[in-house]
Amino acid sequence: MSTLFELALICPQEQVETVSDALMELGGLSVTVEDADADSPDEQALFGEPGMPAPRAGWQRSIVKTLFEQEAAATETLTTLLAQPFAQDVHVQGLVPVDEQDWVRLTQSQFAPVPITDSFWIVPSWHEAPAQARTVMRLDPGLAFGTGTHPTTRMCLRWLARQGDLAGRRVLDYGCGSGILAIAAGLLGARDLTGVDIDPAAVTATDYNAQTNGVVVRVGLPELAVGAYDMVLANILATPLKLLAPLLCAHLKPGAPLILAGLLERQVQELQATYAPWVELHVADQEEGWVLLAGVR
Ligand SMILES: C[S@@+](CC[C@H](N)C(=O)[O-])C[C@H]1O[C@@H](n2cnc3c(N)ncnc32)[C@H](O)[C@@H]1O
Repeated sequence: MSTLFELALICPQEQVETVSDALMELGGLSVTVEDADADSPDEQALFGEPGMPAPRAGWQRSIVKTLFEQEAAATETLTTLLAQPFAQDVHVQGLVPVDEQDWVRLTQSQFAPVPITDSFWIVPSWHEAPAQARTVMRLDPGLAFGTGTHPTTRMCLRWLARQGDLAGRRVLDYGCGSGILAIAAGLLGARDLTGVDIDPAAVTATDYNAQTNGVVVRVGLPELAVGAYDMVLANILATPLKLLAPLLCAHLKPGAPLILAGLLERQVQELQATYAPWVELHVADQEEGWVLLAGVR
């Protein structure tokens, strides 16, 4: 088992991004940022919309932790970093050896199986599937959004699970991220699946995740979506969803459901009004301030 070295620095919010970038450029293997005031009266929450970065790069005072292969590399990096003008208010918290395996285990332990229903679970590859799971999606955290832990994704998955057998359905997942919604539709019986995204990393991730789950998804950039579908799911954000309204509705067969997620309670009326010429959207689910809208063409 090899040993890594973890350098922990206390850093003010304004410098977190610059310091993190510098640490990676100077040879760090990975950088994580934690709240230096976590579990204290000074703790502050950071919230970002799905698929978007948090509004700030760090907390009021952050602990920036960087892993190095060698202790000498860590001390050399530290000396160079502290000599930079932007690092004036950066303080060293510690430099400690960590077992590589412990570190991997710690990271993995943060991603446990996620229940969508009693029998439908999202399970990371390093976990056994729970005994009650009848439908299991194998999915590891990666570069693209969608591991089943965000309320918007969970609500879409629950909605899919409520539809029963999707055999014979042609499904479009618009803004597919990790491909989680298209793959779920496939595991629930649909056989003609298309996933599209503007982010090439999402296209790669969807392709990989679909293969891992033995599901065939046609995946690519948005122009890959052609014709009419029996079901269209789009978990994006309110603003792109408004712009996409005519396009998404044009992909619906008569009588086909449209499922929209990624919007907050206060955005519901605006979205309903935008889609009104094509689809009467109703609130199908809500979780932690996020709303799922559904309607039939
Ligand atoms: C919140 S993630 C949803 C991922 C996944 N479908 C889920 O439910 O977890 C939104 C995805 O939409 C993609 N996206 C954003 N704007 C888009 C657009 N105009 N057209 C297609 N995809 C878009 C983003 O790149 C991102 O992967």
